[in-house]
Amino acid sequence: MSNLIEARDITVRAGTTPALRNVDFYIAPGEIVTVVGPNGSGKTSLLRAITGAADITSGSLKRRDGLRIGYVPQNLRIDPSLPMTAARFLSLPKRRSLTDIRTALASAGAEKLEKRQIADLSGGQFQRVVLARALLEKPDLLMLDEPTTGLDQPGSAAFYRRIESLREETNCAILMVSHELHVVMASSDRVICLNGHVCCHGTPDIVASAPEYRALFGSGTQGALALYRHQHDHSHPHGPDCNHPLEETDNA
Ligand SMILES: Nc1ncnc2c1ncn2[C@@H]1O[C@H](COP(=O)(O)OP(=O)(O)OP(=O)(O)O)[C@@H](O)[C@H]1O
Repeated sequence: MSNLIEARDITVRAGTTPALRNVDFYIAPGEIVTVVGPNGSGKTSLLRAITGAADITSGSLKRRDGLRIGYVPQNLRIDPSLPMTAARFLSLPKRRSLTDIRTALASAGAEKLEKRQIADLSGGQFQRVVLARALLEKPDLLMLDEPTTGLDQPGSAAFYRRIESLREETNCAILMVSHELHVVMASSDRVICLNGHVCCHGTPDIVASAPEYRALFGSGTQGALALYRHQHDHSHPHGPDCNHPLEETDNA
């Protein structure tokens, strides 16, 4: 199989109820795919289904043989009373060589943080260390769940630039959840909008210019707010339904 991940008609369970239904999804080597959608729409559940942490109750999800995944989870928190350097954090739970640790920290732009205490790092510095931890796996697929939450605008922009250069350097595919639509539109190859199912998908150009998308999410950065506010119930009295893919594509 040439794709890294191929999901066909999957239902994903979170707790006792389905968080996602009838999802077709793929990710090809080296592409940047962003998942958008309102709170509770199943974005994290999709990422967890891919790592195997969430139950898939119907349909099929295939991973390419030997696929290596690096995962930057949402809101990872470390007990601040725990003394731990960045290097030590990278060596848990699996012991790593200092060479590997340094290479990963350098790739994440965190080379100067090796000996710093985790509890003393700023939000942006900590995110780079968490990114370095994900890079230790030398991933074919790097997944990031709202990685810039809590970062200011320049910090967030710098983080996404780093992600783009990582893709260029290593050609790993990137799957990320983001609410920052201006970033999504600028740097993604494809965008997938979830709302308990695949609400719409396509290249950023197609999605951004689609009347369905504009009617739902607005245009420009205001769309990010609209995403949060959008209550999807499959009837859109003020706009078209977004229950259909925006492009007739090859979901293979
Ligand atoms: N452990 C759980 N037990 C029960 N329900 C859960 C659990 N985890 C998630 N859910 C529910 O599954 C649905 C999807 O959650 P998920 O975290 O995937 O959404 P999300 O799009 O990532 O949300 P957010 O933008 O708020 O991070 C939500 O309704 C959520 O309440």
